[in-house]
Amino acid sequence: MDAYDIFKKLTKGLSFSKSSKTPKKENFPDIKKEAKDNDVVKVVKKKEDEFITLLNGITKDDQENKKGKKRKQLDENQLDKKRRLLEQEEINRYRNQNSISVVGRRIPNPARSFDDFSVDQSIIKNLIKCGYEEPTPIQKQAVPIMLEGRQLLACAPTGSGKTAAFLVPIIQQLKSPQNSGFRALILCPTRELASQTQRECVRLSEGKGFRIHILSKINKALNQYGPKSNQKFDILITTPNRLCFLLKQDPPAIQLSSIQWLVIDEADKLFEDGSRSFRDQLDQILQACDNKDKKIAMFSATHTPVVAKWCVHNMPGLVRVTIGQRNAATDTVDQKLQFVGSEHGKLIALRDLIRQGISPPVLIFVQSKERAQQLFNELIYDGIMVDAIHADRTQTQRDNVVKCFREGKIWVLICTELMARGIDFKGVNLVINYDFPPSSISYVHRIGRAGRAGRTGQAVTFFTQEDSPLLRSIAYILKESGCEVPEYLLSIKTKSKKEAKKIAKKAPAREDITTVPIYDRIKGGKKAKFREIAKRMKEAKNKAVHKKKKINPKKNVVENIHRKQKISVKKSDKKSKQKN
Ligand SMILES: Nc1ncnc2c1ncn2[C@@H]1O[C@H](COP(=O)(O)OP(=O)(O)OP(=O)(O)O)[C@@H](O)[C@H]1O
Repeated sequence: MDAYDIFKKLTKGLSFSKSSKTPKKENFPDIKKEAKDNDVVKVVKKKEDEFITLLNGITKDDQENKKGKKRKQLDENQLDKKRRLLEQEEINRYRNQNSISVVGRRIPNPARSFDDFSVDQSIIKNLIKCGYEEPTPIQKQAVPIMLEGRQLLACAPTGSGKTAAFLVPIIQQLKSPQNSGFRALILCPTRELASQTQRECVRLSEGKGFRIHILSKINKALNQYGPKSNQKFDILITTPNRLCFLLKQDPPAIQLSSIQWLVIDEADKLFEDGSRSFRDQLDQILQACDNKDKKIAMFSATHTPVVAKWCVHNMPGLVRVTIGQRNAATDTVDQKLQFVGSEHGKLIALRDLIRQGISPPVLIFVQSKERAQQLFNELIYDGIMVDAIHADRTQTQRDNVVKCFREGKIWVLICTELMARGIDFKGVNLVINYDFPPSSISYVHRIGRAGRAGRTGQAVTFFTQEDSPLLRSIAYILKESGCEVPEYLLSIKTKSKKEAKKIAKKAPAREDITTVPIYDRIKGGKKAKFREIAKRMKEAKNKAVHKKKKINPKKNVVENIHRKQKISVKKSDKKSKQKN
């Protein structure tokens, strides 16, 4: 059937006016010849396999050809879809194998080796020179994401190589040195961590010639980075405090308008509430980084909802990456909780542990700088190569202690929360929590100083009755890491969030760490000493009575007076009964 026949069929029974001539067969074009592949065809199905072509006159044969092509294309599309699904499945499987979970749109695939990183060969050479054989899970996923210029919130266990995960893409993207001021800013909570990150940055960018600065001497910094300086800097690594000091000068003593990448390491620490909070400084820094195209990346081993909420609201196109379980302790550390009875029991337990044999280097965490000094004064006479690091020591002293510990000149380092985050001492075998950590997050970071980069380690945490409010949450961390925990620790009544926050903010009052008898510790003559001892005994007695009767000395004065009166009435009753 050709086009003329079709026309005849369609116009059957119709009469045409005079002006309109009945078309003749020869007037119809030879559509078999003229039909092109891409002609528009409207098809009406007549029988099972017979079609009538209405426009541009395409024959059934052509139609079948087209149908074949279409089917082929459909098949190809389906194959393509299947292929993509399989690829995605494979990527998901690979992510699962590496405990990588991701949230976000169009997330770049994880790299499988350093060669998969789209970075310069010189960077890969530097990674290999550092002794790294393959990327760690966080590096596999975070590097491709940052290389695509996506903003990132990353959470990965302690010692899992987060530093290189953010340094590699930054080094790649800055390409070469420029004289336009700092283009990347890395914020760390402590100066020790900033120096460590600077060292890693220097190692990984070897051959690039970047000017990597750390804010150390503030007076020097005031003149070095101002608007009149030559702006020959590339990467700045610092604590927020020092940077804000420069920003507060009039005019600001540092320019951050060229910043392309802002990395916040230990993000949850910098977002913490409280007197030592960095939140205000962070806001000030973010304001100074006024380049519209700047990207932000946040890294930490622990995750808090405050950070996540901030990221969702302030970082468009955000990708979230978590390695393993959130807020879990690294599984390479064998953890133990040890009941020591009393403050004095801690010292006995520590000496016992040392007597049984420990393999240095060892870190001991205490809750305050005073206690760090007290414990140091005790251990120094035990013939141990020991030192202490805390905020009361000068910067030079702190740098020296860290250097000596790294070089193996100090075997046991007593420290405060200052060293809990980020510090990477190679081969720390044992972490002792002499004082119970103020929160489960602090616990995860403290014990994470051991068992880094796939090595194994141990952590022992002493506890007394006073530490019971946080015991359960930490016992659960141990359980989840597969460590043995006595059942009774898991069944302790939980504290409310409010109470837990209160504990985290204010460490419990503890007896001094000392074996010196109280009499010898008090300065002054005999009388002064006895007076002081009597005072302390009275205080201790009062404390015991308050505990027994659950009297809160500050809360309700009137109620307390009534209770005290009741107690004294009972006492006088007893006395009179005894007399009778
Ligand atoms: N791909 C790798 N292969 C082997 N070791 C690595 C690799 N990447 C980093 N490391 C090493 O792992 C150790 C821990 O790295 P890093 O300090 O970056 O950990 P982190 O995840 O930042 O830990 P934290 O949460 O405690 O700050 C370092 O000694 C580092 O040199």
